[in-house]
Amino acid sequence: MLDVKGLKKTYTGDGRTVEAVRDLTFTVADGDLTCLVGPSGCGKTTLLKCIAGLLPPSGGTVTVDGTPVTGPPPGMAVVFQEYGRSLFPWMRVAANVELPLRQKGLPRERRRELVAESLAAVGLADAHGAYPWQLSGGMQQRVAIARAIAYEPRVLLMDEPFAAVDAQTRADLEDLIRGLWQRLGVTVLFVTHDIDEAVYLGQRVLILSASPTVVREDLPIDLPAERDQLHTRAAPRFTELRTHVYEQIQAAKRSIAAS
Ligand SMILES: Nc1ncnc2c1ncn2[C@@H]1O[C@H](COP(=O)(O)OP(=O)(O)OP(=O)(O)O)[C@@H](O)[C@H]1O
Repeated sequence: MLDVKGLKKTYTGDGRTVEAVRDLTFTVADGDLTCLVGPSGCGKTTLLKCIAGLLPPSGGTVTVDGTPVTGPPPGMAVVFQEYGRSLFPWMRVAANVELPLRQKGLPRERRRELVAESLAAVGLADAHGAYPWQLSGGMQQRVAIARAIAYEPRVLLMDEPFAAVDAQTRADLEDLIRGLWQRLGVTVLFVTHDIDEAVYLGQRVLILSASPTVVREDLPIDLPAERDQLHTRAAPRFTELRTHVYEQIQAAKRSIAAS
């Protein structure tokens, strides 16, 4: 579904050149949930922006469902970390969720159905008439997720979507994403700083090197498909996997310190 080949991104300007992504190659199969982790500043956001067609790569290609990405691909939705900036404060919740459906040209009745279904799926059926600023941070992030799933994307990119919410809400949102993914069969690429979150959520974790970035390891997560916050996180295999990812990231950081 998602094919990244030899992707490079170098930022230039103001007399400064930053080689953010050196050579990234990986694929994500249709319906997979893949998490991406790496040291801070290793180019995770740069990579997602290139996949989402929001930033032109300096080299290499991104293909979504066989079509090369040259601008935002039609079947893709993105959820960013900063929910406060991703919702329009002057629009009620339902209008925020409906906006991309209008741009997609869907008829009014279908738009209404999708808005109602997606708000119910994130547990916010009663919030359609509220303004985003009347909701808590976790609820606003749920609205952003509802907007993404209402669009019925084939690919969902998430860039540290839970970084700004409290630990309890974060655990609820993680379970929400796994539940939606299992139900909707959407392909998910999920970027996170949080090693435990990556192992808990993913079927697979891609560990990136420090910038200039390459894939350091492609790790299958062989935990059972049914996961829950208490038992999965207490399982010995979970601890082994998180320790392994942690060691890889520490090694990636040491390799920058040594270079
Ligand atoms: N617009 C830009 N112009 C110049 N350099 C940039 C720009 N955006 C990012 N960079 C540089 O590219 C590198 C990768 O940044 P990026 O934000 O993609 O990393 P990240 O892994 O998402 O970071 P973090 O984990 O801290 O969120 C960094 O060195 C950053 O300074």
